[in-house]
Amino acid sequence: MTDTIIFAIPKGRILDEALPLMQAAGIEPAADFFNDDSRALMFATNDPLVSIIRVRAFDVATFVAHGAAHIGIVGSDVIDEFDYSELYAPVDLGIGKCRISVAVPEGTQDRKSDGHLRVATKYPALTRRHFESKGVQAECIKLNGAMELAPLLGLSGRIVDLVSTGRTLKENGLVETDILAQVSARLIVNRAAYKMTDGRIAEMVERFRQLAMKSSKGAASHVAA
Ligand SMILES: Nc1ncnc2c1ncn2[C@@H]1O[C@H](COP(=O)(O)OP(=O)(O)OP(=O)(O)O)[C@@H](O)[C@H]1O
Ligand SMILES: O=P(O)(O)OC[C@H]1O[C@H](OP(=O)(O)OP(=O)(O)O)[C@H](O)[C@@H]1O
Repeated sequence: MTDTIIFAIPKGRILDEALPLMQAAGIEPAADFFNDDSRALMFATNDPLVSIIRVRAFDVATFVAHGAAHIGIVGSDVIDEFDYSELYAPVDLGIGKCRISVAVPEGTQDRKSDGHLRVATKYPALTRRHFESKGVQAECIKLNGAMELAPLLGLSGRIVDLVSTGRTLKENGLVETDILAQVSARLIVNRAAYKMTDGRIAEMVERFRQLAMKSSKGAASHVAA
């Protein structure tokens, strides 16, 4: 039986929305988690049997898929890109909402392709799958950020990237031509760990499920009002 549950959370923009959810689920990081001067990467919590690791978004999925962490929070964009069979994503947390889209320079959206495209992206697997489903071969150039620069500087004709408000595309002269998927953050669990922790992970998942249900009902009543 696994004693300490390792909970992986991403460093980036999901963190601010994830922390209140974790606190509502009864997981409070120790004070050094909030100390910007600290170089620690693993943190205790109010529960002596739960520790937190703070890693890059893509690495949350890798740690959990390999069982090095047992549970985590990550965007569905990352889950879809890796497609790890060991990952179980039982709860849509309703945070980190955006979409993953194709974008091209303004004015080129009607240009026909000759069946071969060059695409700059952080998501090569998702991108290849998307274009293959349309019978188009996509040559992917992997970037880790600032994808919007690629068409501007002639690195690629198009990009596949996350879009939320659309401001980044607009300010870099790009327009969205296709949506690959809607994205939100999910609770992810390692399938083997789920069974090995004496029901403690299942219980944790249930707490997050209840919170997600409550907040989606809240959002629905807000819209209805
Ligand atoms: N504009 C956005 N609006 C809402 N959610 C977003 C947006 N951009 C990214 N996300 C979500 O947040 C996750 C982490 O994105 P973020 O931009 O913080 O990471 P990053 O800085 O690109 O990651 P890293 O530096 O670890 O490579 C994404 O995987 C996605 O699920
Ligand atoms: O539609 P918007 O609201 O403008 O959001 C989209 C931007 O947000 C993300 O980048 P992020 O700010 O995380 O920086 P990154 O390029 O370093 O990933 C994404 O990669 C886009 O660039």
